[in-house]
Amino acid sequence: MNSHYALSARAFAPAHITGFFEVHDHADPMKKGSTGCGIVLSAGIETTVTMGEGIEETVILLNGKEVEGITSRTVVEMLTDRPVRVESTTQVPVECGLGASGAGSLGTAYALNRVLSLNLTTNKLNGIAHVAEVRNSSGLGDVAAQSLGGAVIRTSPGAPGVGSCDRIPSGESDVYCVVLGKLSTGMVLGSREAVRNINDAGKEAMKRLMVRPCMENFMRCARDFSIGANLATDEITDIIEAVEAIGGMASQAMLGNTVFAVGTESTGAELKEVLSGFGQVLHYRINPGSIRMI
Ligand SMILES: Nc1ncnc2c1ncn2[C@@H]1O[C@H](COP(=O)(O)OP(=O)(O)OP(=O)(O)O)[C@@H](O)[C@H]1O
Ligand SMILES: CC(C)(CO)[C@@H](O)C(=O)[O-]
Repeated sequence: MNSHYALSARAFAPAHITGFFEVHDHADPMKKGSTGCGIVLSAGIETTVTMGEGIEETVILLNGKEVEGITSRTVVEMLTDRPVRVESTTQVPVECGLGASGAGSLGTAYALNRVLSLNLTTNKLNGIAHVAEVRNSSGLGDVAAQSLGGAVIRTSPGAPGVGSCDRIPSGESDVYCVVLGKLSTGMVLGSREAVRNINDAGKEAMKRLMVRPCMENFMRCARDFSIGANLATDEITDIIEAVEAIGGMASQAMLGNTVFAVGTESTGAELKEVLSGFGQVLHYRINPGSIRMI
């Protein structure tokens, strides 16, 4: 490419909330991942990749600020040795259990594929995003769910096309979130004790979900997982209990300091009101769709 012009492409990738999960280690990052269940959201991350004139080194920007962006950077390094500018704009909070790093890495892979005319298939691009997440401990199963959409049960671990998934028929239900603070996925996954607790509770949650795989049981399994794995703080437990007091169901977004609740048309307003007592309420929907070029 000559350097008198810039080429750019943009992709949207949806956010994802894991309700419960189990870590499956493997030397091959395509086979490493998690099993579990979560919901893909209507909101997500838009990522623009630009290359050409004036871009002499790779830079990653998150909402206009230069960041290390190690997961997105790994995607770039896996696809090209040319310098690129990667700009992600988030419609969801980062480091809060909404899978922002997975969405950013998917957007980077798809936009780079377009800019460089790589002609890679979706399995290949999703695999690259998954490997970047696994290598940087920023996610294990988000990419598998984000590449599918809906309420995704990850029945066996690994990259899309390697692991396997099923779905709970969910419709486009309302999802409400209250963010209490940040939590680094890498920090939690780096603790052996935390992973042991997660895996014990995650295995049990999966067994229970598969007996009756519906949204109501998913929320119950997620709630019990967050408490059983010792991840829910007192503040999170208080919010879950407040939602349960009005007949609703809430749990913790993994791995974040965030509570999420799934509502119906009849319960939505009440749910929102209860949650607003604990912080700003973010409103999304379950998204049956996936990644798209924009
Ligand atoms: N789209 C993005 N572009 C660049 N950097 C990102 C992007 N999304 C997240 N990051 C960075 O990735 C790092 C890891 O984020 P982390 O995995 O903890 O959070 P998350 O992906 O938002 O949520 P989750 O807990 O669901 O994985 C953070 O330093 C964050 O700033
Ligand atoms: C590890 C994780 C909870 C981080 O969001 C997610 O990637 C998952 O469910 O594997």
